[in-house]
Amino acid sequence: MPDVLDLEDVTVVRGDNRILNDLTWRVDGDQRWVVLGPNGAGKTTLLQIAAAMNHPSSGSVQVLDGRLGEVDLFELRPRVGFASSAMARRFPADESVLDVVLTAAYSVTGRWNETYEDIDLRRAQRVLAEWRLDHLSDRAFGSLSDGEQKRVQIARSVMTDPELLLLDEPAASLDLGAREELLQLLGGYAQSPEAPAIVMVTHHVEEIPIGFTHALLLARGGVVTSGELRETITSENLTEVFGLPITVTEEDGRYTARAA
Ligand SMILES: Nc1ncnc2c1ncn2[C@@H]1O[C@H](COP(=O)(O)OP(=O)(O)OP(=O)(O)O)[C@@H](O)[C@H]1O
Repeated sequence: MPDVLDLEDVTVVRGDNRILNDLTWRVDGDQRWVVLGPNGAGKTTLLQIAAAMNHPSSGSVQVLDGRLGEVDLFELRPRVGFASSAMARRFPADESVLDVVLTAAYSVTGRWNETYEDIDLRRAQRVLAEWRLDHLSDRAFGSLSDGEQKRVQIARSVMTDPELLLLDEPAASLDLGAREELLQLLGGYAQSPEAPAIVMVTHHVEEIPIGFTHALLLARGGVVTSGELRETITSENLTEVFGLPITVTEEDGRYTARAA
């Protein structure tokens, strides 16, 4: 499988802040990555670079077949699915769930006077059904529960059949039931051979869905370690990343962690 993401010596400096520092990372088309690290480690910044929403201060970034700085961003961006709560705040609260998903076809976050094709509508209806949202398609986005809103964000991000899917903390703030429902859906999606490469940022190993294959552990803007999930999500590595003794356990592909 060819690379879908290739970052070499990427540094991001904002003001006096060196947010990412000489970061090198490759993602292949058949991999599903989790990016884990403490608050302020640079996870969101990394995801924004991968989404071509931000440029590095130095280093080279290849997203799909385009190098940032050379590629036409308006052609590249619809090929990359992206979901985050910051993006969800841009959806008008009174927009219908169907329209929130449909507008992904034009990479806009509010319906105006774009013309949608029948194929867009059918796709939106298909992804709403796949993410168990079809019964909510006429509801206003702002009236949904947190768990429902998170599923709409993901449905929207896969609406264009992206070749790379980037999810920033998709399970944050969910109750146990909503989290498990989302992880079940995400796990099913991640295990499907048709799914794109996925990169998911999270704070908690409990939120790693089954089917994810690799992990990148980030601290202070640098890679602490990265590789196959089982070899990377270990007590030793998480102890180093979070700076306190942590015990990790794994059962049937799901992880838990606590202070040792
Ligand atoms: N535009 C900016 N100017 C200055 N500093 C910034 C800017 N954007 C982010 N930062 C800083 O860079 C660091 C990394 O931010 P980022 O949001 O990428 O981290 P994160 O790992 O996603 O954090 P969290 O887990 O808390 O969401 C933080 O200390 C943040 O304050």
